[in-house]
Amino acid sequence: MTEASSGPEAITIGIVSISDRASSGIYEDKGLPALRDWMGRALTNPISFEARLIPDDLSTISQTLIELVDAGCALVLTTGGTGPALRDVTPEATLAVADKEMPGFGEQMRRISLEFVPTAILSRQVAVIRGKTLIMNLPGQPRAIAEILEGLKDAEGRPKVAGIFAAVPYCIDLIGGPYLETDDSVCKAFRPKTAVKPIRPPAG
Ligand SMILES: Nc1ncnc2c1ncn2[C@@H]1O[C@H](COP(=O)(O)OP(=O)(O)OP(=O)(O)O)[C@@H](O)[C@H]1O
Ligand SMILES: Nc1nc2c(c(=O)[nH]1)N[C@H]1C(S)=C(S)[C@@H](COP(=O)(O)O)O[C@H]1N2
Repeated sequence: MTEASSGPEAITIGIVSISDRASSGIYEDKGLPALRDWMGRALTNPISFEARLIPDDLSTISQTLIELVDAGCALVLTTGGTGPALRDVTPEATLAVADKEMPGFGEQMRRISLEFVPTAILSRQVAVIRGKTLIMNLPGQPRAIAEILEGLKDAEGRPKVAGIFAAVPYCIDLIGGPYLETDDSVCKAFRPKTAVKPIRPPAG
């Protein structure tokens, strides 16, 4: 079978919910379902998820991120632990495993979130590259996940503030990862014209 008829390539995505209370069963985790749901709607690639629910512990977080990169995840998304509280150490644990920092993502995340809540200024999310994997922190508030990834749309559904996910596929191209394809009605990926591959029909 040629590549042109095989549809988008299969990818592995790591999703990590970092919460003392959700990981100890005090409340139900809503982070992993929100990440799974949004990625499943936004991407047309077949996805297998590597999911982890862990407490706000620095070495556990760093170890989990390394494990997911080593498992071949093209993208790892975390939720939780980005605020100023003593137990919030997700950014530090992420920077500890970074080859490169990608500050534009954190800047745009806070810009988007400020359209929703003034406390967005308290959020310290970072994005980094480790090997061929992009790792990004999102806040713990489950509804913040779609807000940040997708951005803000006007009443007619036109983008008002660009979500950060629009830049993710091209970033992953540049680090040698798989070619991510999006459903434009959820999130239109931006790539320079020279980097766009022809649309391939789904397999089957
Ligand atoms: N995994 C989760 N599932 C459901 N709700 C969550 C989750 N993580 C956070 N939240 C909600 O978002 C709020 C802010 O998240 P934050 O990461 O700051 O949690 P926290 O207050 O540090 O506590 P914890 O780490 O125990 O979740 C929480 O108070 C909770 O209402
Ligand atoms: N889009 C969006 N961003 C948001 C929020 C939100 O509700 N929506 N909550 C904020 C709040 S209240 C905090 S304290 C910070 C840090 O959240 P975390 O500690 O749960 O990661 O994220 C902020 N970012």
